[in-house]
Amino acid sequence: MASIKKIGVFTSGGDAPGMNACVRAVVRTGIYLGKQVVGIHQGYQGMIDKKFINMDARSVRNIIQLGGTVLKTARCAEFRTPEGREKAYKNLVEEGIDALVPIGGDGTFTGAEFLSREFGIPVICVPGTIDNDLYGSDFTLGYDTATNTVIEAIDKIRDTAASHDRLFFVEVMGRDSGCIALHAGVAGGAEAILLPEKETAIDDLIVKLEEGALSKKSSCIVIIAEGDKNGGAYNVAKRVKEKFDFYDIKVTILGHLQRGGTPSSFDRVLGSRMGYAAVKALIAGETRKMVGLKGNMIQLTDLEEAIHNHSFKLEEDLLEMATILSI
Ligand SMILES: Nc1ncnc2c1ncn2[C@@H]1O[C@H](COP(=O)(O)OP(=O)(O)OP(=O)(O)O)[C@@H](O)[C@H]1O
Ligand SMILES: O=P(O)(O)OC[C@H]1O[C@](O)(CO)[C@@H](O)[C@@H]1O
Ligand SMILES: [Mg+2]
Repeated sequence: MASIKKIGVFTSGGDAPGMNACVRAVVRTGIYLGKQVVGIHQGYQGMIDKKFINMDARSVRNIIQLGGTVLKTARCAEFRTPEGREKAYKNLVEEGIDALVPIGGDGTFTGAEFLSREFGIPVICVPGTIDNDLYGSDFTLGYDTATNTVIEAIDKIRDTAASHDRLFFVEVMGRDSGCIALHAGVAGGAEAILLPEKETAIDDLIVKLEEGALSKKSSCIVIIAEGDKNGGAYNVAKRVKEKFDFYDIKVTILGHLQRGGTPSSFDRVLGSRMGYAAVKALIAGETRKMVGLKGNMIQLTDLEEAIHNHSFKLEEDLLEMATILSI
């Protein structure tokens, strides 16, 4: 493989706190190791629209503490087509970009895997998504911050729920992943947690809530991941209301506030470590891999496995523990 001269870095899919720390690390590590670094604005859309910006060490000053992504992000339908990817690749060649660090989730990785397989460009991906849904990393960038944001909201809801003796259904993000719901549920002392990965019968939920009411609980909070098969917090609340009227019932959808905000110190360090490791891996000749954190060590995982291996993540024992601790 010819030696790499110019690395392209971009963020794609949903933004996640810590992406900026990672961009900073990619830019500065690349420059330190004698490479040119180009920021691609708006992910794959920017690749197609030629939104390339030459970066220097100062281009990434004062961004480590910022939420969102200074490179901006996008969901790009055109890149899903072979024609779109060819256009993107031609633009990369024209720009002299000969290696990529994509920062994003499973969709971003799928696009990077296609691009690399079709055109041979080396890619080392960084898992940047609040969903924590990639195999090969105990944590994805942004997950820690997002979970803490959710906890802050749950604590506030608990105050008002307890004051009014109310039952709240709180919907959190996670189209296919229940990681945020499970961890926020445990940390927030939720009475029940509904996840996409595990079906919960509404009748069982009602039994659990009745037990809580009988044991004189003054409030109940049920955390529901948006991808739960019962169809979201409003649906669950409606169905519970039909059979259970002990508490006054309210619904809160936390929505996109979960994606924003100042990255936690954990996400800043993680973003820095992953960006640094991604550049070093590219220069060492690696490709089609994801940088991940396993047991506090940085390791590489094949992209295909990172995307498709779903035998992971949700700790069943946590769910069992949460049920016991919420009696
Ligand atoms: N199958 C695919 N083929 C080619 N490109 C894809 C594919 N899937 C996704 N992409 C590209 O990657 C972009 C980001 O993917 P997606 O919207 O699924 O977000 P993500 O990276 O999974 O992040 P998150 O789930 O955290 O929002 C898409 O908009 C598209 O441009
Ligand atoms: O509104 P958007 O940008 O499509 O994002 C929503 C999705 O992105 C994620 O937050 C991940 O970033 C999912 O959990 C959620 O379903
Ligand atoms: Mg995704």
